[in-house]
Amino acid sequence: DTGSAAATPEQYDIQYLTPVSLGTPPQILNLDFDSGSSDLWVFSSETPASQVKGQAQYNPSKSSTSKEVSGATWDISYGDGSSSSGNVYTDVVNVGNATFAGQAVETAQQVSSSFTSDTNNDGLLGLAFSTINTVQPEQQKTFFDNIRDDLDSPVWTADLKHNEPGTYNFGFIDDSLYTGKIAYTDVDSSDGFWMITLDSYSVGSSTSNLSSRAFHHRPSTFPSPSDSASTPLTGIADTGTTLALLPDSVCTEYYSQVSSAANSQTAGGYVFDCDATLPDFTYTVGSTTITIPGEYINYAPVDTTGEQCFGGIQSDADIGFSIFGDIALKAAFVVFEDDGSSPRLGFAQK
Ligand SMILES: O=C(NNC1=NCCC1)c1ccc(Br)cc1
Repeated sequence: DTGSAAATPEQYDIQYLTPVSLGTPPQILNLDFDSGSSDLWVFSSETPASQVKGQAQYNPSKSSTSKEVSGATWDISYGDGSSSSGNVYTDVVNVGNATFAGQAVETAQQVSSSFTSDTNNDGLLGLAFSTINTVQPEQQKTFFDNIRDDLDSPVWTADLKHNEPGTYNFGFIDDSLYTGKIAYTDVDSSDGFWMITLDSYSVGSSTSNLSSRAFHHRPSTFPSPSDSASTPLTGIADTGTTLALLPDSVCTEYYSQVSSAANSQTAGGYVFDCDATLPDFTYTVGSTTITIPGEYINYAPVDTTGEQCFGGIQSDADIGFSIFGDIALKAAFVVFEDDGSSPRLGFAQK
């Protein structure tokens, strides 16, 4: 079995939506595929009309293959403060022809205001590890965990793009989607996330770091550079988070290269003149180097005047690890591999 479906960005690539078929006859909903969570939940016939604003709704009573999971409930909160909760059914779920008959479909009885106002988002499809699925009393499996053994290969891949549709594939690696080689790194899934350590990062052209200049005679008064060219970054690969949330030290280093940049309390992070030229941000996984073009890091205007723009790199607010969200992932072809025992992440240029 394999599947392939388009990942279409909303404005400013704030999120990517992918069509999913639920039930019999098929009910098509556009879901946010989220490698940072593990619940498949949908706007439904059980969502109060006051909380629905244009979203498609899954109606289990209109599906001949739906079954209620007796006594099961779910309740989830996301890193951006949004939340939702409700009941649970199983039904057939099809993503680009990859199909599982008994997938847990979590119907929303409550969604927070940011989901209500997100009119094109009909729900989320979690692709983190099933250990953090929120269904009680019996935890449910993610779509990937369910279909993994039926897939030609135990992988799904993300080819997210800036301001144009990309692709989520299940069960195969499409060699036409990347260049060079895929470098793999082991995943620590103990927190339920795709957590990895990037070998190094660099801001702008590498000459920006003291260590890369011919400072053979660096006066002893010069700070011994953090030498980001070999400083690792630990974090989670999260397709459901828009920005790249990195350590304060990295944010300071990056925005020190942008003369108009400031860390604004009112805007909630680093902002700069919208006409600023931003440096690239590069990270390496083994022998593969991924470069996020500076343009991708000019995320969006702060307001309608279009004078100040919000940065795509922001602080991880000392949560203890970074969040490699869409800003970081859309520069790469990413392989999420899990044979059920030793998960790995692969990165390739494209
Ligand atoms: O919620 C998280 N990722 N997904 C989504 N964000 C917004 C809607 C979906 C998330 C996961 C882990 C950490 Br640590 C921080 C945030």
